[in-house]
Formats: sequence, C-alpha cells, structure tokens
Amino acid sequence: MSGVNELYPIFLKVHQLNVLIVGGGNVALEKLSFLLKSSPNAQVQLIAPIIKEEIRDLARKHTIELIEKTYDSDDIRGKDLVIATTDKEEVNLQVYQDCRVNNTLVNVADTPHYCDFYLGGIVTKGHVKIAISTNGKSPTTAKRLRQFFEEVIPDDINQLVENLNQYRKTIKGNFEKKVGQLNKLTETLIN
Ligand SMILES: C[C@@]1(CC(=O)O)c2cc3[nH]c(cc4nc(cc5[nH]c(cc(n2)[C@H]1CCC(=O)O)[C@@](C)(CC(=O)O)[C@@H]5CCC(=O)O)C(CC(=O)O)=C4CCC(=O)O)c(CCC(=O)O)c3CC(=O)O
Ligand SMILES: NC(=O)C1=CN([C@@H]2O[C@H](COP(=O)(O)OP(=O)(O)OC[C@H]3O[C@@H](n4cnc5c(N)ncnc54)[C@H](O)[C@@H]3O)[C@@H](O)[C@H]2O)C=CC1
Repeated sequence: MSGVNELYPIFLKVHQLNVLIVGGGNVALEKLSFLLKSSPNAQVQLIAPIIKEEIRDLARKHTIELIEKTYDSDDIRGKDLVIATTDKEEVNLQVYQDCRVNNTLVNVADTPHYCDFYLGGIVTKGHVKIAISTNGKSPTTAKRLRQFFEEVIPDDINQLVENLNQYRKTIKGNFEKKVGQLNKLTETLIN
C-alpha cells in the first residue's frame, strides 16, 4: 500500500438503506452504537443466534429488527450494506464472499482485507459532519482525532450553516454570482 489514503468518503442516507449486521456480541454492539450515534434512524437488521442485552436495549429505541438464528447466504438479499462481526472466521468469510458475488458493500469488522469500506471516526455538530480515517493504520488515532474535533469545533458552527442556508436562498442571479457572494461573505472564516 502506498503512503496516501486513497479511500473515497461518502455520506450515506442509512435511514433509507437496508443495513445488515451479522453477529450480536461485543463487536456488533460497538459498531451498532457508532452507527446509531451518527444515524439514529438507520434501518438495521441484526442476525445472530445469541444477542447481547445492550443490543436488545438499542433495538427497543431504534429501527432495528433482531433475528435470532445463524447466518444464511439468503440473508444478504435486499441489503445495501453489510457488517460482519461474528466470532467465527468461516462465517465472516462466507458473508464477505456472498456480498462480493452480489455487489453488496461489506465490512468484516476489524479485518481490513475483507472490507469494501471502513467505518471512521465521526464528529457531528448539527448539520456539520466530519468523517476521519487513518487508512486503517491506527483506529485509535481516528478515535482521538474525533474527540479532539468534538472539543475544538464550536457548537455555533451549525448556526453559521443555518444562516448561510437562509442567505443562499435569497441571492438572485446566476450561479457564478451566487458563488462569488457566498465566498466573499465567508472569507474571514479561513483568514
Ligand atoms: C480498518 C478498520 C476496519 C473497520 O472495522 O471498519 C479497523 C480495523 C481494526 N480496528 C482494530 C482495533 C480497534 N478499533 C478501535 C476503534 C475504532 N475502529 C474504527 C475503525 C476501523 N477499525 C477501520 C479503520 C478506520 C481508519 O481508517 O482509521 C473506528 C474509527 C470506527 C468504528 O469502529 O465504528 C473506531 C473508533 C471510533 C471512535 O471512537 O470514534 C480501537 C480503539 C478503541 O476501541 O478504543 C481498537 C483497539 C486499539 C487498536 O488495536 O488500535 C483492529 C485490531 C483488532 C485486533 O486486535 O484483533 C483492527 C484490525 C487491523 O488493524 O488490522
Ligand atoms: N471484543 C472485542 O473488543 C474484540 C474482538 N475481536 C474479535 O472479533 C470477534 C467477535 O468478537 P465479540 O463480538 O467480542 O464476540 P462475541 O462472542 O461477543 O460475539 C460473537 C457473536 O457472533 C454470533 N455468531 C456466532 N456464529 C454465528 C453465525 N453462524 N451466524 C450469525 N452470528 C453468529 C454469536 O451469536 C455472537 O452474537 C472475535 O473473533 C474476537 O476475537 C477482535 C478485537 C476486539
């Protein structure tokens, strides 16, 4: 792997996608908690023969369907995004292969070579969201950077975004003129 991070970040509308989590233990709880922290209305189905109590608690508060059974290849049907977290390597590998065959994006938790995408550290301030990746090199650094930015980014950044959104709607003229006015108004932010 080269020295640059070539991952392309996108911001998914997981409230209108079907997410599947396979496994219901500690790792599933960790991934699910971060998913819901960022996207409380994510549509999630979770499949595992044994499901932790803390996951059941989350399921009661969010849109999560729990299915108590072992994984079957048919389970990925209709799913957009899959995260495998079981303690059985052969099951995680099966999930990965099923998803590849089906062109479904898959993440085998903590197993970079079986991931189409990585989960990142995420900072949210109202409408502003920042996703952080270290290219899989140091998740702990991603976590620390997340905590750092949560501290230093002012909470009123959202007010600025709201105000500019209002102003943006009032500007008349062509696209170039609009861009010019918005750039001028926000110049001081970077100086
Ligand atoms: C590649 C990636 C794939 C993926 O899982 O998506 C991956 C891989 C691995 N993680 C491991 C361990 C840990 N992961 C964390 C924490 C997080 N890990 C997350 C993402 C990612 N982890 C993806 C890369 C992200 C990037 O590009 O930077 C975060 C950001 C997001 C999330 O998980 O939701 C979340 C912080 C969220 C937050 O706090 O904001 C901690 C720290 C802690 O818990 O305090 C530890 C223990 C310390 C350590 O080991 O470093 C191991 C070794 C497992 C083993 O030992 O067996 C591997 C495997 C390997 O590195 O080979
Ligand atoms: N606990 C942790 O923080 C870490 C765990 N790991 C590794 O990650 C893996 C998972 O760890 P935990 O979540 O702690 O394990 P866990 O034992 O808490 O959970 C495993 C889950 O997988 C489910 N499962 C087993 N077979 C299944 C099948 N055929 N279909 C569907 N679900 C199935 C179980 O029912 C259970 O819900 C382990 O291999 C562990 O070594 C790696 C790094 C850290």
